[in-house]
Amino acid sequence: MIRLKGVVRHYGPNHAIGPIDLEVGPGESVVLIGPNGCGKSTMLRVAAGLETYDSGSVNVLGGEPQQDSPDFRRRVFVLDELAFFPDLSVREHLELIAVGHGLGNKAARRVDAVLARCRLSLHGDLSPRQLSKGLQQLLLIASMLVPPSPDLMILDEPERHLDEDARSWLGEELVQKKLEGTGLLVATHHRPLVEALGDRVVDFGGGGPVGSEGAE
Ligand SMILES: Nc1ncnc2c1ncn2[C@@H]1O[C@H](COP(=O)(O)OP(=O)(O)OP(=O)(O)O)[C@@H](O)[C@H]1O
Repeated sequence: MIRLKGVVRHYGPNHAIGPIDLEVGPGESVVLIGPNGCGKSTMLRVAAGLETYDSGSVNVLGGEPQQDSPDFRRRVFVLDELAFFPDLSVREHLELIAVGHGLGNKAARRVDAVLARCRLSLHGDLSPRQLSKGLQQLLLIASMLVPPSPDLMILDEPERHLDEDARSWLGEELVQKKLEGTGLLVATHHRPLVEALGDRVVDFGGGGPVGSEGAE
């Protein structure tokens, strides 16, 4: 699903990542760990097609990642920063996603179920900007859970701002996605999530994995 070979990214004169080789298959997870600034987010953004790279090759679902392709965006869920429409409520955002993924008249029921699972039922009528940071993160996770399972999920610190209960629930949700065949590429600082997910753990500490997938 994802195959990176010899990928290198610089910002101006500064080396950010690589060279990196990495593969994620269906139902597999690869977890990126390492200290702040070691290149995890850059790696994810390159794999998602949100960032260019200087050398090497990036193949996602059979070709270069294509953020301008609706089909690619439907098949590859990318969890990054929250972006929202100021005039739409939490519920309306999720309904938009549900309808966009073809759920039609099942959209409202699906959104209700996900709001409940993400502990957002009492916040459905608020604007996302009125949510706490943790609840905003739960809205991002809700937007991941509303559509049918994608082929691939690329998640940058999905545990960010969540309390312990929500983190542990998130781990269970992600394991479930794997069981449904979704490939996961995840950067995290949360050790229990590494343990819950870690088919393969790539440690970016010390400059990142050079030409390998790092330690198991
Ligand atoms: N847009 C940018 N312009 C210049 N340098 C950048 C840019 N984005 C990231 N960098 C640099 O690239 C390096 C890797 O950053 P990156 O955000 O990938 O790290 P990270 O491992 O995700 O860190 P964290 O754990 O803090 O999220 C850092 O030195 C960072 O300052």
